[in-house]
Amino acid sequence: MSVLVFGAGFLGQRLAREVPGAKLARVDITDARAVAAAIEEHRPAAVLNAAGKTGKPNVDWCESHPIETYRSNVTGALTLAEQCAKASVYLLHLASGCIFYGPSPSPGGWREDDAANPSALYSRTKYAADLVLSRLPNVGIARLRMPIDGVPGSRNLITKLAAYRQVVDVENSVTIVDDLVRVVIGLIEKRATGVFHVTNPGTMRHRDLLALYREMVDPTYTTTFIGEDELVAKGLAVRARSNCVLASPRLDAIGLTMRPIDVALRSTMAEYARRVRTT
Ligand SMILES: NC(=O)C1=CN([C@@H]2O[C@H](COP(=O)(O)OP(=O)(O)OC[C@H]3O[C@@H](n4cnc5c(N)ncnc54)[C@H](OP(=O)(O)O)[C@@H]3O)[C@@H](O)[C@H]2O)C=CC1
Ligand SMILES: Cc1cn([C@H]2C[C@H](O)[C@@H](COP(=O)(O)OP(=O)(O)O[C@H]3O[C@@H](C)C(=O)[C@@H](O)[C@H]3O)O2)c(=O)[nH]c1=O
Repeated sequence: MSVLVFGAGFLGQRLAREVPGAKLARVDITDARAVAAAIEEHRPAAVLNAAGKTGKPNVDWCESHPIETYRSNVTGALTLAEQCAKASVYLLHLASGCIFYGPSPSPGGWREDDAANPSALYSRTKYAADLVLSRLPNVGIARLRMPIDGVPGSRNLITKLAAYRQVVDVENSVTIVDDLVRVVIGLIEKRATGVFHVTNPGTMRHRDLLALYREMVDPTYTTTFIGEDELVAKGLAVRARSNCVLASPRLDAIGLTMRPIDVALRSTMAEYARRVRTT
């Protein structure tokens, strides 16, 4: 299965390494001609969109760079979809579950077909793309959240939280990157269309992750926990972050599974600890 991956960042590079038959296209996804040429050159069986503005060091950057953000996250995503449609190639688009804020309308978490209530600029652009892409044939959307990985790195929630001196005490659905890789392969193999919530079953509090970090990585680690509203009030962030629980009925329905979060988090933290010790 040949897969052309757009977006040479954290997830794009990882997926290009781990999805069988995948290659990275280093092309601006807002450039229709360049995208068409890359698809024509590689003639992939599927395209994976991992390109987008996520902000550095975090999504607060997007608040002060709205044009760059919507160009990549909306115009770019739609340009890629149009070129895939012209070439009759399946597209899997990486989206974010951080378009849902607060409690879900029905018990059990936000479902794939629930209307979202995005607040931050980044979230609004991700949802804008979803609204269109979810109505196109031959397009799948994988919504992930706060990726957690065994490899230390600046985009990994473990590395991020361990570095923050004050951490919000919140509960969320999150995505373990190893499970994401398996689900992405499954979605592409099935040419699955529509929206899928790609988060591990169960929820995680940041304090649970950090307790495991202290147990398995650094016994001297300590931090201060703060309330959700204090993140912006204390000047630690420009915009409130999404906190939410997701349900994945559409993923379950096509038989793609992810490990329960407590099991997956422990094994991921063990890998993280092993890598910290050996580097
Ligand atoms: N990491 C996360 O927390 C989550 C990520 N996602 C989504 O997954 C996708 C990948 O995220 P992740 O790998 O973490 O983010 P990164 O920022 O690490 O990677 C995104 C990559 O896309 C590139 N890019 C931006 N605009 C364009 C463009 N117009 N054409 C081509 N490439 C472009 C970026 O380059 P440059 O840096 O130069 O702009 C960067 O290399 C994004 O769409 C993101 O919204 C969803 C949920 C959670
Ligand atoms: C800045 C800061 C954040 N936090 C919390 C807020 C949040 O719950 C968590 C991560 O916040 P950050 O600002 O580091 O990362 P952020 O940019 O919000 O990460 C998001 O990126 C985009 C791409 C997504 O799609 C989301 O799923 C999510 O992963 O850490 C603290 O506890 N203390 C702090 O000082």
